[in-house]
Amino acid sequence: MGVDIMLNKMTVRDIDCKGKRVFCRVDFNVPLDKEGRITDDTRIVAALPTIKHIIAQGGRLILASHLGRPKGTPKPEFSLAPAAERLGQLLGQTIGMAPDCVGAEVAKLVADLPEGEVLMLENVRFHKGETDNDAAFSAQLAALADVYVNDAFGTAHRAHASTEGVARILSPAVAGFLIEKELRYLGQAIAEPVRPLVAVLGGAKVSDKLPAIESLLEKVDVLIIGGGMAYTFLKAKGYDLGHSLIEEERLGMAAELMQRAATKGVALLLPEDHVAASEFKADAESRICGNDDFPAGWMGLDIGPKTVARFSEVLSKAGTVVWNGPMGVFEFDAFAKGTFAVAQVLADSKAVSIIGGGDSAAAAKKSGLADRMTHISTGGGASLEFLEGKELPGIVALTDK
Ligand SMILES: Nc1ncnc2c1ncn2[C@@H]1O[C@H](COP(=O)(O)OP(=O)(O)O)[C@@H](O)[C@H]1O
Ligand SMILES: O=C(OP(=O)(O)O)[C@H](O)COP(=O)(O)O
Repeated sequence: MGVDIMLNKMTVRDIDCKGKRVFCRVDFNVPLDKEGRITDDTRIVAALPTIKHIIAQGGRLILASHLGRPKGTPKPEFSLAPAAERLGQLLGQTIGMAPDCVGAEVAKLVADLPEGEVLMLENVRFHKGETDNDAAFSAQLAALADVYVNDAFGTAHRAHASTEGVARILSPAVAGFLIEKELRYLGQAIAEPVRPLVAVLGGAKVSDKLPAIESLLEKVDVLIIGGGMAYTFLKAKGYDLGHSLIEEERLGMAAELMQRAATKGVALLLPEDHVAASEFKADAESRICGNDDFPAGWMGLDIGPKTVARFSEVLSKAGTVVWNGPMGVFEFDAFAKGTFAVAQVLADSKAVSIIGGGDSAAAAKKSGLADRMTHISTGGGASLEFLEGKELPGIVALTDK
């Protein structure tokens, strides 16, 4: 899928929202701390242009999102109430918070929703039908509204009920401004990238993002793997990395990918050293170690100084860098150095820098260098799949012009 697809899709500019019930899927999957406070509101801020546009037109705005992976049952820690509250602060108006996303009580709240007002539905993933893209659940969501707007770029790679199913029922189904902007930036960056093109992968969604590597190897000159993603590769090379994040069932795939990179002549860089910790805690005992002397039972929570130096050297020579997934558990200050070091090299270089992912965006912001990047995408998996050339179901399902 290329950026051209957007030329054929209707956008929020093409519809009149006045008096209409507008179902707008956003990605408010924001990071929260243990007390349930939002630690980074980038994704909420990014949806504001579309939200403000619908409100200004006098639309009756129904916002839907997921948060985390509650696996089909209501869990209070995954409530969207904090996101609704933050949105209210940003807009300077009260946002209604529904107790659920479907059902009679929600239908009543929608029926009573005045023009220019906003109702936030509760987490769509509190229902299994969401991730199953269940037809009956999609129909229940669709029954709430007249038109559909998708501005959830971060979730556009998921064919779920609120991203794909509803778009197949409500007409028109249009794209919001964020989706439009993301595709424009990402499309430009990869159409004819300034080379060398370097991809940096990290983070924790290993099995989700590992398959992307196969097609990335067709496009990039260098692939750097750090963060939680690296340990499955290092284990596949035979190293013992204690209790680090390792996806045992993906070891074969990791080995194959390393083989493929070698055959294609793509340099694949893995960490040479680590900041290992005795446990997964902000103030855990920690130690720098190599791949060969990893302390038994410990876990790697950041890349070490030698790795930072090696990655920095390669990155400083890049023409374009696509970065997805932090280099360590940057939420803990003791394990944030690797991630911040990579952000610093990108900030200091002339390379086109594209950062993707909710946590990666949060890390870039925390580093204080976010405004020195070319583009920070609100989607990690979504931007990767787009860069791979895959179709994003949440966009494909929208109405053609
Ligand atoms: N070595 C590691 N071990 C465990 N978790 C890690 C490690 N490195 C990074 N992470 C975690 O990865 C998470 C982000 O992963 P992911 O969701 O894939 O990124 P993004 O949201 O940017 O797409 C962060 O919460 C971070 O703490
Ligand atoms: O945070 C997200 O993706 P990302 O971590 O790849 O950026 C999106 O909200 C999608 O969430 P999901 O990967 O649980 O479907």
